Amino acid sequence: MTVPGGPRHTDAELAAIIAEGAGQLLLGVGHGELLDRRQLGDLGDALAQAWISRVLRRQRPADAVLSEEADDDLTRLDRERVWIIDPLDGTSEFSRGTTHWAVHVALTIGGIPDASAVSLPAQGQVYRSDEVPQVGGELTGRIAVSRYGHSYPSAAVADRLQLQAVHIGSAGAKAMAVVRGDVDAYVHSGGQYEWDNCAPVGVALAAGLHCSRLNGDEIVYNNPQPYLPDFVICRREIADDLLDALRSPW
Ligand SMILES: Nc1ncnc2c1ncn2[C@@H]1O[C@H](COP(=O)(O)O)[C@@H](OP(=O)(O)O)[C@H]1O
Ligand SMILES: [Mg+2]
Repeated sequence: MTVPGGPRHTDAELAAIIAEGAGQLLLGVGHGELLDRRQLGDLGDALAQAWISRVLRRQRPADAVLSEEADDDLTRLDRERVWIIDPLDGTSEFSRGTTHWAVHVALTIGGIPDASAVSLPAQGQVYRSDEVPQVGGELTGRIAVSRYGHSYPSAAVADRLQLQAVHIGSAGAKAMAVVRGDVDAYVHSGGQYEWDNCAPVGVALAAGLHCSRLNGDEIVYNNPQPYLPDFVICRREIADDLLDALRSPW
């Protein structure tokens, strides 16, 4: 609900509008295949970043922003409200003209994802924390993995829980496959940054999924070093078995 005299949009509405709008801009950058791959990626990152930062500065001037494509001046560490943004997740997929890329927009409050949105523009989809349905239905027996294959922990989980790998590019696209109920889990290790997983985790938590570090700890954002190397997003029904598989030597 909007407050009279206050901002025109709720935080969740704003997150969704930004994720969708940056997605439209990126679709425009790729339109007609007029640029080469390298130009597409570089320009997509830069234009989406420019638009998003301008919009946030105008719409939420008191909030801090951490973005993959902007300098980090660390003023965010003194703020309660910090937007964590990946203007184009899956840049290489975008450059290659696949549909596996995303825009991530999350507001964190005290380091915890609050209003969050992930758009998959080439698939015509926007997922937002204030509207996402609870994940339910049958388990699928599938796990989302990077285009480059399993990490060691992901392979161990797939082996122990007998999950079949589905290859998907972009962290946001993999996480939204769990949110849609197309796969049961996404297990990442070996490196990522807060912008790669913050909005996906915000939407996944709102959809009732289990999200944690691989050791089971809560995922906390807005750290001095925004490196967040491992996490799991999965159906609650398999969370205990999955974390158990990660604890055991393989
Ligand atoms: N080992 C690693 N170290 C750092 N970043 C990684 C990584 N593995 C994946 N990522 C990042 O996570 C995102 C999804 O990767 P993938 O499709 O392979 O799962 C990509 O983000 P960007 O496209 O925003 O750079 C990629 O750079
Ligand atoms: Mg990314």
